[in-house]
Amino acid sequence: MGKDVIVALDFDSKEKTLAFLDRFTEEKPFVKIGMELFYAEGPSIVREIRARGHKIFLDLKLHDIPNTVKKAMAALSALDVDIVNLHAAGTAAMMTAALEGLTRPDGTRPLLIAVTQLTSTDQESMERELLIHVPMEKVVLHYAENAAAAGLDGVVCSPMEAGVVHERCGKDFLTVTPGVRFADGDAGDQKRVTTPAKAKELGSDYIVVGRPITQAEDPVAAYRRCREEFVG
Ligand SMILES: O=c1ccn([C@@H]2O[C@H](COP(=O)(O)O)[C@@H](O)[C@H]2O)c(=O)[nH]1
Repeated sequence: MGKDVIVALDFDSKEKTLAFLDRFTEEKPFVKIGMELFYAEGPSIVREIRARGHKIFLDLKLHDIPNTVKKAMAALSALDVDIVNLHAAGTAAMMTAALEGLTRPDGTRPLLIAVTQLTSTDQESMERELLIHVPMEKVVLHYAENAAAAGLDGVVCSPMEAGVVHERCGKDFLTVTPGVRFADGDAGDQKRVTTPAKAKELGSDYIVVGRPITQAEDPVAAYRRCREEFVG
């Protein structure tokens, strides 16, 4: 897998999602299916988008006791997706169980990555609401190291932490980074934000971009602008 832009398909119906994808006549974007679309449409939307030839990151962020996550991952392993994820805060035991559940009888599995600290969190909210009084970068690195030790393939973090995660966990340990906005864009609920160009400079492997593309007047042009800045 090389550097790429992953488009977050945060829509509430199959119709809106497919109408959005139909606008892309020349390229086949790597897409992310998150809770909104998956809960609205169920696994069939994953199959339908896969059948159209898209790579898929299934972003369901599992977080529960190890046995429950193992069983849920076993169900997800039946879907033909490229990446699935969970919260690193669920502990090493949960991540290990998730890997076991996700691995198919023939030994294959999608890549499994762990969310460190949501990009909608900053130092202030992490300390005030989560009572974590450690610098953000240190928290992200700690979660990344736990994920690497458990055998996961990478993490979700902000582009701001991508460089140090690679330094600590290796260049092949994936950094999948939401929290991306164009220089003239509105951050909205995102707190740890960079531009696509800055994410490239900081070493992100993948940027995840939703609203700057899905809500743009011309989504295809916005996608191309993102790719141009991030991939070149
Ligand atoms: O830490 C995280 C983890 C996941 N996300 C998801 O990425 C997209 C970002 O969408 P934007 O519209 O570009 O803000 C969204 O689906 C989130 O659920 C994240 O933002 N941060």
